[in-house]
Amino acid sequence: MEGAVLCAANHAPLTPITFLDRAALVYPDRPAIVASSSGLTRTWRETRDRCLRLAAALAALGVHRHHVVAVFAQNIPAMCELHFGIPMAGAVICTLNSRLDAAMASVLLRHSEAKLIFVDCALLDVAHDAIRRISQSGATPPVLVLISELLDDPSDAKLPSGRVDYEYEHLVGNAGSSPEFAVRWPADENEPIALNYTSGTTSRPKGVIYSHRGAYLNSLAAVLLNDMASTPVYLWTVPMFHCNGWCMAWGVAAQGGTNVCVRRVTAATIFDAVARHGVTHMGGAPTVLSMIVNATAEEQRPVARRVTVMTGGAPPPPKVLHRMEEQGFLVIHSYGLTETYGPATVCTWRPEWDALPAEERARIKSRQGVHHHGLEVDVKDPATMRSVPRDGKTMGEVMLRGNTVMSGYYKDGAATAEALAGGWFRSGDLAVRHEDGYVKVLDRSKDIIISGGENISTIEVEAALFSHPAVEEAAVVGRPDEYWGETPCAFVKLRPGAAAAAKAGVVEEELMAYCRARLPRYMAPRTVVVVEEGLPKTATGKVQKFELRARAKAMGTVPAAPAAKSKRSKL
Ligand SMILES: Nc1ncnc2c1ncn2[C@@H]1O[C@H](COP(=O)(O)OP(=O)(O)OP(=O)(O)O)[C@@H](O)[C@H]1O
Repeated sequence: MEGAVLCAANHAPLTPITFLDRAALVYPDRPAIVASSSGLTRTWRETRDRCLRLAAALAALGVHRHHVVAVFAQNIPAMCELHFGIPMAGAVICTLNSRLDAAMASVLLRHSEAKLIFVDCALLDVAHDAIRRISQSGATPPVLVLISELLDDPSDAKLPSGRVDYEYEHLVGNAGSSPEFAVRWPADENEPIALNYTSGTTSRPKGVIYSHRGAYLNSLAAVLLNDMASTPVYLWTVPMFHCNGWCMAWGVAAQGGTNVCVRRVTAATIFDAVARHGVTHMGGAPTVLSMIVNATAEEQRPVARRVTVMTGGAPPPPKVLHRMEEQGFLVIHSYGLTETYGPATVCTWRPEWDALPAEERARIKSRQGVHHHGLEVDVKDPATMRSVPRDGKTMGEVMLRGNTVMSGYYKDGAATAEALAGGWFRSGDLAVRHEDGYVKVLDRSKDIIISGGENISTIEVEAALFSHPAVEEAAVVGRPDEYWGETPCAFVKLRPGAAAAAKAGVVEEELMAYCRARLPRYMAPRTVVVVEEGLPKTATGKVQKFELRARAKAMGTVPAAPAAKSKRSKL
């Protein structure tokens, strides 16, 4: 339009680094970071100073714009600082899953070509092993910076035995590094800020590139989704390595909040931190919610004010949502992927649902919902790219497009082109759309069971199992079946009391009968396996269904049952 100009006065690249400057200006003396176990506290003024010194130290070590700098750490205070310090040096932060073994860590470090790695003292042995593997392969290993944060249990502490190039506190406190460092702002908001590897639930982890712009937009969206007013107290129960803590590693600064860091996520540490630090918000996969609802009387502490908990990463069973509400927590349900900077949709609550019975409210909340600001969601037939009707029945693939979809997979143009083909990002999740426009995910396309031509949503079978009072964990996969092709096979962990009372053979039959009474007959598991040790999970709390599928397959084919044959015909 005539008269409109684009210049420095009205346009600057969007970047979440700006949140830090503002927090330090508005809330200089408020706590920015608290280590729950040791009580160590740093204000926003100190945090900004330390991040500037860190950026100066990285620049002095030869880190340039767009170099990848890896971080291998649990949710410790340094993690919060590194989310600002690394991008302030113009570099790209790559947070590695803290549960990686040395073999996978070395693969990802080589793939990312990280110049430098910050290592939590609790993970030093794994990092050393990974670096040894990189050296043996002939590649140049990254420079290692040790973070000697206090451990929850000081007896875990040991002196570093292998090579350590620098100490974190030395870099941050070095007289040579300066809080006057000139931040290397991105010249273009589409420059990379982070490289995040996917959880590796279905395949090898893929390296997802985030831009400054996308990170800025999704951090603010996450603040809105979490219903965060200014100065929230955020408990770190989402791993910060997972999508930069669903973008809250930057988002908390946007509201001048306090980051409460805990190394271990258990019911006891959660209740303790909530009581001691006045936590207002936290997040977590449904496994974290299960920890809370299954907490013993000794682990629980009174919750003085209502805590808002964002859940996502895996489908939350309605029963667990219902129990969280009974315990006084407010749960917000969000869905997303590493490729969408974490949260992409939210089950936005409508006031008219408040009056519904509690179980109905939980069922509504277990839906993945609608897109948040920044992108668009649809459920489409992947072959025709047509939207499915809003009938709650027709299944399609969840697809997303907009400003908070990844820039691409690092060094994998073919996979990027495939994922973004047709102008939409294909999630690989199957869903229906309800009349009100809300999306309900039924399964990952790799997990859905096809039994006698019928699609069975494992999520729905799991929800039925979770509603049984004896069940603590449940996961359903397909098991080869002589007649139906495959039938649902449930792996369950029983609650401690129920496990002690359960009789082998009887409890399995009871659970099958329970599901048959609540689900269409073909959806009820034909095999139930009680596992004592719990289900295998990724570090982000997702059940590793590929492992359970292998176990189900190893159990052999379910023989044809004449009764089943007569009850329904094969399509
Ligand atoms: N609220 C939710 N309800 C149901 N499923 C969810 C929800 N949030 C996330 N998910 C699942 O998590 C997936 C995204 O997970 P993430 O990006 O962490 O890596 P991954 O897909 O588990 O690993 P990989 O891509 O390496 O197999 C989604 O595609 C979806 O299947």
